[in-house]
Amino acid sequence: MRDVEPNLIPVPRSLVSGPGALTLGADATLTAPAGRAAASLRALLDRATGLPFPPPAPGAPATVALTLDGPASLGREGYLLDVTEAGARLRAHTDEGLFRAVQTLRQLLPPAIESPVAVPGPWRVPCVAIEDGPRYAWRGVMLDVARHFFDVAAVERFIDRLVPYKFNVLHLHLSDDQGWRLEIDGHPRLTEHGAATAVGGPPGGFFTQDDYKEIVAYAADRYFTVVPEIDVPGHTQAAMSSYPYLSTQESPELYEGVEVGFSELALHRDSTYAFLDDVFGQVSALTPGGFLHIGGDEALSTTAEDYAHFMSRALPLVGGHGKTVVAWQEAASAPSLPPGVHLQYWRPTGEEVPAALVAAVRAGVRLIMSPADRVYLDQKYADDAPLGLMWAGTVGVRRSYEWDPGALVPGADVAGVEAPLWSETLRTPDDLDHMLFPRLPGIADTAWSAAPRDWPGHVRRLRAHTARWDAAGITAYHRAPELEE
Ligand SMILES: CC1=[NH+][C@H]2[C@@H](O1)O[C@H](CO)[C@@H](O)[C@@H]2O
Repeated sequence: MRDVEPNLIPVPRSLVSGPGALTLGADATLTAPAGRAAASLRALLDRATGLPFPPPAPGAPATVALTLDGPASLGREGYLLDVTEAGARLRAHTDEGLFRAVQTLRQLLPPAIESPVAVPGPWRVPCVAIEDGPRYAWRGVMLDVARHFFDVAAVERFIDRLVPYKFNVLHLHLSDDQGWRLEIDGHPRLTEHGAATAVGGPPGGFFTQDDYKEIVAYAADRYFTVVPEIDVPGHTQAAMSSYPYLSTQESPELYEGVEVGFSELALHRDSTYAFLDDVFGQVSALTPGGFLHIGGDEALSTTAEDYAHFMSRALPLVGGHGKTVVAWQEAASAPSLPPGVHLQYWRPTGEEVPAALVAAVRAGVRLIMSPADRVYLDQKYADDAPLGLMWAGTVGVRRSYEWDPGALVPGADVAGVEAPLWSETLRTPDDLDHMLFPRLPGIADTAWSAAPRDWPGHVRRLRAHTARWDAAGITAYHRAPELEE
């Protein structure tokens, strides 16, 4: 029987609230297997409570115990979490499962647990019995660092926003018409020239390869897979302006506008594919995750046969570097798709699913669901909202929560959900926070929880989470009308 739940987002698969609470005081002890879950929990407790949490005396039970003796049936990310007045037990079959359990314990603790400095308690944890695990394995957010550049610190702060909500994929949109954002050995002009500007003009910016390694390591410590995107054959003006041999334009200039679909690589030249092979090789070598995203969207200046030709030559290059292809849904029209390919569905839910995509789904291609009118976090909250685009209509809090990723494409093998945050109108980390909150938690819930959509319950939980955002210093969130009591 589901008792009054303590406002967890995502909603766990099964939760029973018991009477009473556990209070963590100066005498509280902690035992956990060395790993990322323990590091995450210790960092959280040290930072906000300042309590020592020593190991228990030999033979004595710990106040908080993390163990890896959970049944294999929990899978990679599932966990059991039991809190009684005597202590908290977090059990999983993997350290990643313990890491997800830690995020749930985090939300059971008072909002002050999000404080960046030690504050007084009491550190009360309501008694619960939870069994949990994700509906989808791919729970992602995309950050567009091409239209406007966001540095390592901003990307790490972005990851910090996602961790409490159990996301596990960070898709970095690294190249577009307005900028190339990752240095590539042997092609210095991609960043010396191609990173010089942005939408509306400078500053531009780019990641050195060491910067990118720092982001990947930070993400991995939090059980995120980084999926880098090099968007081709369209969205390539910055690359072509850097190296005109990649273009059929006379003298391709840097671009600072927000139009799409006008650029196209010279896709009948061997030198283009040699370039791509080198780029894909370096990006793959820098990326421990198994995926490389090659874009493929909005090749509006490319004929269908040229697009097919391009994909027939470009797609195999990715597999040649040991990565599985991710691409926007248009790549469904490629003559053949490599094994394991994931296509990212992004068109608005009202549109007819293209025949090529239906055929790809029938052939077993996996889908990542990113319908623009549901989870494009760059879309305005409302007509009069200061930030965002509105080509897919406005995306309010309820619209981004109340949809079913499994119901949009009949028969699809859905890998999961991903919320793209395009940055044409976004320039600062606070701008990113504003577009993320309060929509992000609902998307996390749709990606993790198989429970039926429960809008009244979600609103109640969201309202309780504003105190967590305030404590964490997320002050720029949109004061949506739904958040008013
Ligand atoms: C996959 C895709 N291609 C386009 C489209 O989404 O809309 C975005 C803005 O919402 C835009 O930035 C992007 O270049």
